[in-house]
Amino acid sequence: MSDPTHTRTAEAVDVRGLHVRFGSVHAVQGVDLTARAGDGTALLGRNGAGKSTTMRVLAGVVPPSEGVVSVAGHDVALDPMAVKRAVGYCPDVGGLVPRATPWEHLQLSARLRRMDDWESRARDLLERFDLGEVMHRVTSGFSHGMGRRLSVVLAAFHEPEVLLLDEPFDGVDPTGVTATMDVIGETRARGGAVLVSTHLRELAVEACSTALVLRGGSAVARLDSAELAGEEGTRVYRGLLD
Ligand SMILES: Nc1ncnc2c1ncn2[C@@H]1O[C@H](COP(=O)(O)OP(=O)(O)OP(=O)(O)O)[C@@H](O)[C@H]1O
Repeated sequence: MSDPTHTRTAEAVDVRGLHVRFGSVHAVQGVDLTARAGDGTALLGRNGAGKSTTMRVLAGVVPPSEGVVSVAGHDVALDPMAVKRAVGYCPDVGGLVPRATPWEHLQLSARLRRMDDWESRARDLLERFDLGEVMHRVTSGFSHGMGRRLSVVLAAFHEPEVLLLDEPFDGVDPTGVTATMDVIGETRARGGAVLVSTHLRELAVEACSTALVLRGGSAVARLDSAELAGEEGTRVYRGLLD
């Protein structure tokens, strides 16, 4: 029998007319967004523009108030658990268990997803993100950047169809930025779709081919991310925000 929550779409991410309301706050106001296998899409915009809320909907964490959202072929409103299984999500804040070590986080993730032969990938990712020496230290003592790096590792660990990275570069050192760029490139190369929300426009341009600019909960532009590079890009971007 076919799965009624599995929608027929060629897109890895397909968002039509998304609205999210928190009481009187209208955080997302009619956003449309599509991303295909191998795409890298940056979500840009000022504080409060609706980037993290959109990411939370795509991760199956916040339900849409209105609109149809399909992620990896699953409708987020009908089957948020299937969406959670299909995506790798690095939230903008939180998500780590303070009393658990990086190794325990990865162990739990592997068990929940019934992954075989996960240990060598776990070790490799931890080394690449410069977390090898602290893999058995509880995360409560981690710096902000260390926590960010581990959150990216956890999101990418199971090689998800859709990788959602919310502020992955925030406070992260150059080693972490390079490792994150590599993970984004590898995910796209194997046919995963990547969405990155960030305030660091130059890194967004490097990681993604497309940029969606949000303002006040609405998408004001979808453009080739190269158009946002350099001084001319700064001018274009400011023009979209003002
Ligand atoms: N749980 C919530 N309850 C009430 N309002 C919320 C909630 N989450 C988000 N909002 C509001 O929704 C709007 C969009 O917030 P969101 O976090 O999506 O913005 P953002 O673009 O990610 O901002 P930033 O760049 O600061 O992270 C803001 O006005 C915010 O205060």
